[in-house]
Amino acid sequence: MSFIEDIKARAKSNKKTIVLPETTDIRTLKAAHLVLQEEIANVILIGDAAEIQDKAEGLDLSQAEIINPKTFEEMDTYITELVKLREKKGMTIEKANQLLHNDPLFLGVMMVKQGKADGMVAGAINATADVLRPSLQILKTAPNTKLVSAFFVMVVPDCDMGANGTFIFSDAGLNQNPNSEELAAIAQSSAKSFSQLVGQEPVVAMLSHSTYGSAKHADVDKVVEATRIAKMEAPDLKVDGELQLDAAIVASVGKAKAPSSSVAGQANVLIFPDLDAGNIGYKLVQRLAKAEAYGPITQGIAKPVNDLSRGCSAEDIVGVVAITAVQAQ
Ligand SMILES: CC(C)(COP(=O)(O)OP(=O)(O)OC[C@H]1O[C@@H](n2cnc3c(N)ncnc32)[C@H](O)[C@@H]1OP(=O)(O)O)[C@@H](O)C(=O)NCCC(=O)NCCS
Ligand SMILES: CC(=O)OP(=O)(O)O
Repeated sequence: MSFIEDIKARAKSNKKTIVLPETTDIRTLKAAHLVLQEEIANVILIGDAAEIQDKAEGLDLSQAEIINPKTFEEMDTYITELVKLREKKGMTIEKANQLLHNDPLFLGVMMVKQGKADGMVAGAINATADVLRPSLQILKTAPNTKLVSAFFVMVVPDCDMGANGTFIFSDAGLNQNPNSEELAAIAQSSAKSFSQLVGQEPVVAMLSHSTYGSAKHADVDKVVEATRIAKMEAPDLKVDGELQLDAAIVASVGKAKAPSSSVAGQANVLIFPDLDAGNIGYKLVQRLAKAEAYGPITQGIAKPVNDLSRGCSAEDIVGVVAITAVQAQ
Protein backbone atom coordinates (compact mmCIF):
# COMPACT_ATOMS: atom_id res chain seq x y z
CA MET A 1 0.00 0.00 0.00
CA SER A 2 1.36 3.47 -0.86
CA PHE A 3 1.81 6.15 1.80
CA ILE A 4 -1.34 8.01 0.79
CA GLU A 5 -3.47 4.87 0.43
CA ASP A 6 -2.50 3.93 3.99
CA ILE A 7 -3.36 7.42 5.27
CA LYS A 8 -6.74 7.37 3.48
CA ALA A 9 -7.55 3.94 4.95
CA ARG A 10 -6.69 5.22 8.44
CA ALA A 11 -8.84 8.33 7.92
CA LYS A 12 -11.79 6.19 6.78
CA SER A 13 -11.51 3.91 9.81
CA ASN A 14 -12.31 6.79 12.22
CA LYS A 15 -14.06 9.49 10.23
CA LYS A 16 -13.42 13.10 11.21
CA THR A 17 -14.94 16.41 10.04
CA ILE A 18 -12.74 18.77 8.07
CA VAL A 19 -13.65 22.34 7.14
CA LEU A 20 -12.65 23.68 3.70
CA PRO A 21 -13.08 27.47 3.64
CA GLU A 22 -11.82 28.24 0.10
CA THR A 23 -15.03 27.45 -1.77
CA THR A 24 -14.48 29.98 -4.56
CA ASP A 25 -11.71 27.64 -5.77
CA ILE A 26 -12.76 24.80 -8.07
CA ARG A 27 -9.88 22.52 -6.92
CA THR A 28 -11.24 22.75 -3.39
CA LEU A 29 -14.74 21.80 -4.57
CA LYS A 30 -13.35 18.88 -6.62
CA ALA A 31 -11.40 17.76 -3.56
CA ALA A 32 -14.55 17.98 -1.40
CA HIS A 33 -16.38 15.82 -3.95
CA LEU A 34 -13.56 13.22 -3.92
CA VAL A 35 -13.24 13.22 -0.10
CA LEU A 36 -17.00 12.56 0.22
CA GLN A 37 -17.03 9.99 -2.59
CA GLU A 38 -14.11 8.08 -1.05
CA GLU A 39 -15.64 8.51 2.45
CA ILE A 40 -12.35 9.88 3.83
CA ALA A 41 -13.98 12.55 6.04
CA ASN A 42 -17.11 14.58 6.60
CA VAL A 43 -16.81 17.99 4.93
CA ILE A 44 -17.93 21.48 5.95
CA LEU A 45 -17.81 24.12 3.19
CA ILE A 46 -18.00 27.85 4.01
CA GLY A 47 -19.97 30.04 1.62
CA ASP A 48 -23.26 30.63 -0.08
CA ALA A 49 -24.91 27.29 -1.00
CA ALA A 50 -26.32 28.51 -4.33
CA GLU A 51 -22.97 29.99 -5.43
CA ILE A 52 -21.12 26.82 -4.42
CA GLN A 53 -23.57 24.56 -6.28
CA ASP A 54 -23.30 26.80 -9.33
CA LYS A 55 -19.51 26.60 -9.39
CA ALA A 56 -19.50 22.88 -8.59
CA GLU A 57 -21.51 21.91 -11.66
CA GLY A 58 -21.27 18.13 -12.16
CA LEU A 59 -19.76 17.53 -8.73
CA ASP A 60 -21.75 15.83 -5.98
CA LEU A 61 -21.56 17.93 -2.80
CA SER A 62 -24.94 16.81 -1.44
CA GLN A 63 -23.29 15.22 1.61
CA ALA A 64 -21.30 18.35 2.52
CA GLU A 65 -22.53 20.70 5.22
CA ILE A 66 -22.53 24.21 3.74
CA ILE A 67 -22.29 27.06 6.21
CA ASN A 68 -23.07 30.59 5.11
CA PRO A 69 -21.50 33.13 7.50
CA LYS A 70 -24.49 35.43 6.93
CA THR A 71 -26.98 32.90 8.33
CA PHE A 72 -24.75 30.80 10.62
CA GLU A 73 -26.78 30.32 13.79
CA GLU A 74 -23.76 30.04 16.10
CA MET A 75 -22.21 33.28 14.86
CA ASP A 76 -22.96 35.30 18.00
CA THR A 77 -21.31 32.68 20.24
CA TYR A 78 -18.27 32.56 17.94
CA ILE A 79 -17.95 36.36 18.06
CA THR A 80 -18.07 36.33 21.87
CA GLU A 81 -15.51 33.50 22.05
CA LEU A 82 -13.12 35.19 19.63
CA VAL A 83 -13.25 38.40 21.68
CA LYS A 84 -12.56 36.40 24.87
CA LEU A 85 -9.57 34.69 23.24
CA ARG A 86 -7.98 37.81 21.75
CA GLU A 87 -9.21 40.67 23.93
CA LYS A 88 -5.71 41.34 25.29
CA LYS A 89 -4.47 41.63 21.69
CA GLY A 90 -7.06 44.27 20.85
CA MET A 91 -9.93 42.13 19.59
CA THR A 92 -13.29 43.90 19.88
CA ILE A 93 -16.85 42.78 19.07
CA GLU A 94 -16.76 44.93 15.93
CA LYS A 95 -13.48 43.42 14.70
CA ALA A 96 -14.58 39.86 15.51
CA ASN A 97 -17.91 40.42 13.75
CA GLN A 98 -16.05 41.77 10.70
CA LEU A 99 -13.50 38.93 10.62
CA LEU A 100 -15.92 36.06 11.14
CA HIS A 101 -18.36 37.32 8.52
CA ASN A 102 -15.79 38.25 5.87
CA ASP A 103 -12.74 36.01 6.35
CA PRO A 104 -13.60 32.31 5.92
CA LEU A 105 -10.12 31.39 7.27
CA PHE A 106 -10.97 32.91 10.66
CA LEU A 107 -14.43 31.31 10.70
CA GLY A 108 -12.91 27.92 9.75
CA VAL A 109 -10.30 28.10 12.53
CA MET A 110 -13.01 29.10 15.03
CA MET A 111 -15.04 26.03 13.95
CA VAL A 112 -12.01 23.92 14.86
CA LYS A 113 -11.57 25.78 18.15
CA GLN A 114 -15.26 25.31 19.04
CA GLY A 115 -15.17 21.59 18.12
CA LYS A 116 -17.61 21.86 15.20
CA ALA A 117 -14.81 20.63 12.92
CA ASP A 118 -11.82 18.44 13.81
CA GLY A 119 -9.44 20.19 11.42
CA MET A 120 -9.13 22.71 8.60
CA VAL A 121 -7.33 22.66 5.24
CA ALA A 122 -6.74 25.84 3.22
CA GLY A 123 -4.03 27.53 1.19
CA ALA A 124 -5.07 26.78 -2.40
CA ILE A 125 -5.83 30.48 -2.90
CA ASN A 126 -4.40 32.07 0.25
CA ALA A 127 -0.72 32.55 1.08
CA THR A 128 0.72 30.48 3.92
CA ALA A 129 1.04 33.39 6.35
CA ASP A 130 -2.68 34.19 5.95
CA VAL A 131 -3.65 30.56 6.56
CA LEU A 132 -1.38 29.98 9.54
CA ARG A 133 -1.68 33.30 11.39
CA PRO A 134 -5.34 32.77 12.52
CA SER A 135 -4.59 29.23 13.67
CA LEU A 136 -1.49 30.32 15.61
CA GLN A 137 -3.45 33.16 17.19
CA ILE A 138 -6.60 31.18 18.04
CA LEU A 139 -5.59 27.53 18.53
CA LYS A 140 -2.08 28.13 19.95
CA THR A 141 0.61 25.50 20.52
CA ALA A 142 -0.20 22.04 21.86
CA PRO A 143 0.68 21.36 25.53
CA ASN A 144 4.42 20.75 26.11
CA THR A 145 5.29 22.17 22.69
CA LYS A 146 7.61 25.12 22.24
CA LEU A 147 7.15 25.83 18.59
CA VAL A 148 4.74 25.22 15.74
CA SER A 149 6.52 24.22 12.53
CA ALA A 150 5.51 22.91 9.11
CA PHE A 151 6.71 19.99 7.00
CA PHE A 152 6.03 18.21 3.74
CA VAL A 153 5.63 14.48 3.33
CA MET A 154 7.51 13.78 0.11
CA VAL A 155 6.89 10.54 -1.77
CA VAL A 156 9.57 10.16 -4.46
CA PRO A 157 8.80 7.68 -7.25
CA ASP A 158 11.25 4.81 -7.97
CA CYS A 159 13.44 5.74 -5.02
CA ASP A 160 15.06 3.36 -2.54
CA MET A 161 16.35 6.11 -0.25
CA GLY A 162 14.55 7.28 2.91
CA ALA A 163 11.63 4.97 3.75
CA ASN A 164 11.33 3.53 0.22
CA GLY A 165 11.20 7.05 -1.21
CA THR A 166 9.09 8.59 1.58
CA PHE A 167 10.60 11.48 3.54
CA ILE A 168 9.64 14.35 5.78
CA PHE A 169 11.17 17.71 4.75
CA SER A 170 11.07 20.25 7.58
CA ASP A 171 10.63 23.19 8.15
CA ALA A 172 9.50 23.92 4.61
CA GLY A 173 6.59 26.21 5.40
CA LEU A 174 6.64 28.31 8.55
CA ASN A 175 9.76 29.32 10.53
CA GLN A 176 11.88 31.58 8.38
CA ASN A 177 15.22 31.54 10.16
CA PRO A 178 15.09 29.15 13.12
CA ASN A 179 17.87 29.39 15.70
CA SER A 180 19.62 26.30 17.09
CA GLU A 181 17.03 25.69 19.84
CA GLU A 182 14.21 26.05 17.31
CA LEU A 183 15.93 23.73 14.81
CA ALA A 184 16.31 21.12 17.56
CA ALA A 185 12.60 21.46 18.38
CA ILE A 186 11.68 21.14 14.69
CA ALA A 187 13.80 17.96 14.50
CA GLN A 188 12.03 16.37 17.47
CA SER A 189 8.51 17.31 16.29
CA SER A 190 9.30 16.07 12.78
CA ALA A 191 10.49 12.73 14.12
CA LYS A 192 7.18 12.32 15.98
CA SER A 193 5.21 13.30 12.86
CA PHE A 194 7.17 10.72 10.83
CA SER A 195 6.33 7.97 13.34
CA GLN A 196 2.67 9.03 13.43
CA LEU A 197 2.14 9.34 9.68
CA VAL A 198 4.63 6.94 8.07
CA GLY A 199 4.71 4.37 10.88
CA GLN A 200 8.46 3.69 10.68
CA GLU A 201 11.43 4.64 12.85
CA PRO A 202 12.55 8.22 12.11
CA VAL A 203 16.19 8.76 11.16
CA VAL A 204 16.84 12.49 11.37
CA ALA A 205 19.53 14.40 9.46
CA MET A 206 20.36 18.02 10.38
CA LEU A 207 21.22 19.37 6.93
CA SER A 208 23.94 21.88 6.08
CA HIS A 209 26.36 22.74 3.29
CA SER A 210 28.99 21.00 5.45
CA THR A 211 29.53 17.41 6.68
CA TYR A 212 31.29 16.87 10.01
CA GLY A 213 33.30 20.10 9.82
CA SER A 214 34.13 20.12 6.11
CA ALA A 215 33.17 23.83 5.93
CA LYS A 216 33.49 26.62 8.48
CA HIS A 217 30.77 29.27 8.83
CA ALA A 218 28.31 30.62 11.37
CA ASP A 219 25.50 28.85 9.44
CA VAL A 220 27.31 25.54 10.02
CA ASP A 221 27.81 26.33 13.71
CA LYS A 222 24.05 26.87 14.04
CA VAL A 223 23.34 23.33 12.77
CA VAL A 224 26.12 21.75 14.87
CA GLU A 225 24.63 23.37 17.99
CA ALA A 226 21.09 22.31 16.99
CA THR A 227 22.31 18.72 16.65
CA ARG A 228 23.90 18.87 20.11
CA ILE A 229 20.65 20.16 21.63
CA ALA A 230 18.49 17.58 19.84
CA LYS A 231 20.77 14.73 20.99
CA MET A 232 20.72 16.04 24.56
CA GLU A 233 16.93 16.56 24.66
CA ALA A 234 16.06 13.30 22.88
CA PRO A 235 18.79 10.77 23.69
CA ASP A 236 16.82 7.88 22.13
CA LEU A 237 16.28 9.66 18.82
CA LYS A 238 18.42 8.70 15.82
CA VAL A 239 19.62 12.19 14.90
CA ASP A 240 22.92 13.43 13.52
CA GLY A 241 24.54 16.41 11.81
CA GLU A 242 25.80 18.49 10.40
CA LEU A 243 25.34 16.53 7.17
CA GLN A 244 25.14 17.51 3.51
CA LEU A 245 22.11 16.18 1.66
CA ASP A 246 24.06 13.49 -0.22
CA ALA A 247 25.77 12.32 2.99
CA ALA A 248 22.35 12.15 4.65
CA ILE A 249 20.52 9.99 2.11
CA VAL A 250 23.05 8.15 -0.12
CA ALA A 251 24.62 5.20 1.72
CA SER A 252 27.95 5.23 -0.13
CA VAL A 253 28.41 9.01 0.28
CA GLY A 254 27.39 8.82 3.94
CA LYS A 255 30.06 6.14 4.50
CA ALA A 256 32.71 8.22 2.77
CA LYS A 257 31.92 11.58 4.41
CA ALA A 258 30.69 10.55 7.88
CA PRO A 259 31.78 6.94 8.45
CA SER A 260 31.03 6.95 12.19
CA SER A 261 27.45 8.20 11.78
CA SER A 262 24.50 5.81 12.15
CA VAL A 263 22.25 8.38 10.43
CA ALA A 264 24.39 9.21 7.37
CA GLY A 265 23.06 7.48 4.27
CA GLN A 266 19.91 6.31 6.09
CA ALA A 267 17.98 9.53 6.81
CA ASN A 268 14.24 9.74 6.19
CA VAL A 269 13.57 13.01 8.10
CA LEU A 270 15.46 15.98 6.62
CA ILE A 271 15.78 19.11 8.74
CA PHE A 272 16.68 22.14 6.62
CA PRO A 273 18.71 24.97 8.15
CA ASP A 274 16.19 27.66 7.16
CA LEU A 275 12.96 28.18 5.24
CA ASP A 276 14.73 29.22 2.02
CA ALA A 277 16.44 25.84 1.86
CA GLY A 278 13.34 23.87 2.96
CA ASN A 279 10.84 25.55 0.67
CA ILE A 280 13.14 25.58 -2.38
CA GLY A 281 14.21 22.00 -1.63
CA TYR A 282 10.71 20.55 -1.52
CA LYS A 283 9.65 22.35 -4.71
CA LEU A 284 12.78 21.06 -6.54
CA VAL A 285 12.02 17.47 -5.59
CA GLN A 286 8.30 17.87 -6.34
CA ARG A 287 8.79 19.46 -9.76
CA LEU A 288 12.00 17.77 -11.05
CA ALA A 289 11.64 14.30 -9.49
CA LYS A 290 7.82 14.36 -9.85
CA ALA A 291 7.41 13.54 -6.17
CA GLU A 292 4.07 13.69 -4.39
CA ALA A 293 4.29 16.61 -1.94
CA TYR A 294 1.73 16.79 0.88
CA GLY A 295 1.78 19.95 2.95
CA PRO A 296 2.76 22.21 4.48
CA ILE A 297 1.46 20.05 7.37
CA THR A 298 1.72 21.81 10.72
CA GLN A 299 3.00 20.16 13.87
CA GLY A 300 2.90 21.37 17.45
CA ILE A 301 -0.41 23.19 17.04
CA ALA A 302 -3.23 22.42 19.49
CA LYS A 303 -5.57 21.13 16.73
CA PRO A 304 -4.78 20.32 13.11
CA VAL A 305 -4.92 23.16 10.60
CA ASN A 306 -2.97 22.45 7.45
CA ASP A 307 -1.84 24.56 4.57
CA LEU A 308 -1.46 23.94 0.82
CA SER A 309 0.67 25.38 -1.91
CA ARG A 310 -1.23 27.67 -4.27
CA GLY A 311 0.17 25.36 -6.98
CA CYS A 312 -1.66 22.33 -5.57
CA SER A 313 -3.99 19.97 -7.43
CA ALA A 314 -7.38 18.69 -6.20
CA GLU A 315 -5.69 15.34 -5.46
CA ASP A 316 -3.06 17.11 -3.31
CA ILE A 317 -5.91 18.67 -1.32
CA VAL A 318 -7.54 15.26 -0.84
CA GLY A 319 -4.21 13.92 0.49
CA VAL A 320 -3.83 16.80 2.95
CA VAL A 321 -7.45 16.37 4.10
CA ALA A 322 -6.73 12.68 4.81
CA ILE A 323 -3.53 13.56 6.70
CA THR A 324 -5.43 16.21 8.72
CA ALA A 325 -8.09 13.64 9.61
CA VAL A 326 -5.41 11.20 10.81
CA GLN A 327 -3.74 13.94 12.89
CA ALA A 328 -7.14 14.59 14.51
CA GLN A 329 -7.62 10.94 15.60
C1 LIG B 1 3.37 32.18 10.13
C2 LIG B 1 3.80 33.61 10.32
C3 LIG B 1 2.80 34.48 9.54
C4 LIG B 1 3.74 34.05 11.75
O1 LIG B 1 4.21 35.33 11.70
P1 LIG B 1 4.23 36.36 12.89
O2 LIG B 1 4.71 37.63 12.34
O3 LIG B 1 4.94 35.75 14.03
O4 LIG B 1 2.71 36.52 13.14
P2 LIG B 1 2.14 37.21 14.34
O5 LIG B 1 3.13 38.10 15.00
O6 LIG B 1 0.85 37.83 13.93
O7 LIG B 1 1.94 36.01 15.32
C5 LIG B 1 0.72 35.43 15.48
C6 LIG B 1 0.76 34.59 16.73
O8 LIG B 1 1.39 33.37 16.40
C7 LIG B 1 2.43 33.08 17.32
N1 LIG B 1 3.47 32.40 16.56
C8 LIG B 1 4.12 32.87 15.46
N2 LIG B 1 4.97 31.92 15.00
C9 LIG B 1 4.84 30.84 15.84
C10 LIG B 1 5.44 29.56 15.90
N3 LIG B 1 6.35 29.18 15.01
N4 LIG B 1 5.07 28.71 16.87
C11 LIG B 1 4.14 29.06 17.78
N5 LIG B 1 3.52 30.27 17.79
C12 LIG B 1 3.88 31.15 16.83
C13 LIG B 1 2.88 34.40 17.85
O9 LIG B 1 3.44 34.23 19.11
C14 LIG B 1 1.57 35.17 17.89
O10 LIG B 1 0.84 34.86 19.04
P3 LIG B 1 0.01 36.02 19.79
O11 LIG B 1 -0.63 36.85 18.72
O12 LIG B 1 -0.98 35.29 20.63
O13 LIG B 1 1.03 36.79 20.55
C15 LIG B 1 5.25 33.86 9.80
O14 LIG B 1 6.13 33.04 10.54
C16 LIG B 1 5.43 33.66 8.35
O15 LIG B 1 5.03 34.49 7.52
N6 LIG B 1 6.10 32.54 7.97
C17 LIG B 1 6.41 32.24 6.60
C18 LIG B 1 5.25 31.65 5.86
C19 LIG B 1 5.58 31.52 4.41
O16 LIG B 1 5.49 32.49 3.67
N7 LIG B 1 5.99 30.32 3.99
C20 LIG B 1 6.43 30.08 2.63
C21 LIG B 1 5.40 29.36 1.82
S1 LIG B 1 4.96 27.80 2.51
C1 LIG C 1 4.07 25.88 0.60
C2 LIG C 1 4.19 27.01 -0.34
O1 LIG C 1 5.28 27.27 -0.82
O2 LIG C 1 3.06 27.67 -0.57
P1 LIG C 1 2.81 28.66 -1.81
O3 LIG C 1 3.32 27.92 -3.02
O4 LIG C 1 1.34 28.89 -1.80
O5 LIG C 1 3.58 29.91 -1.50
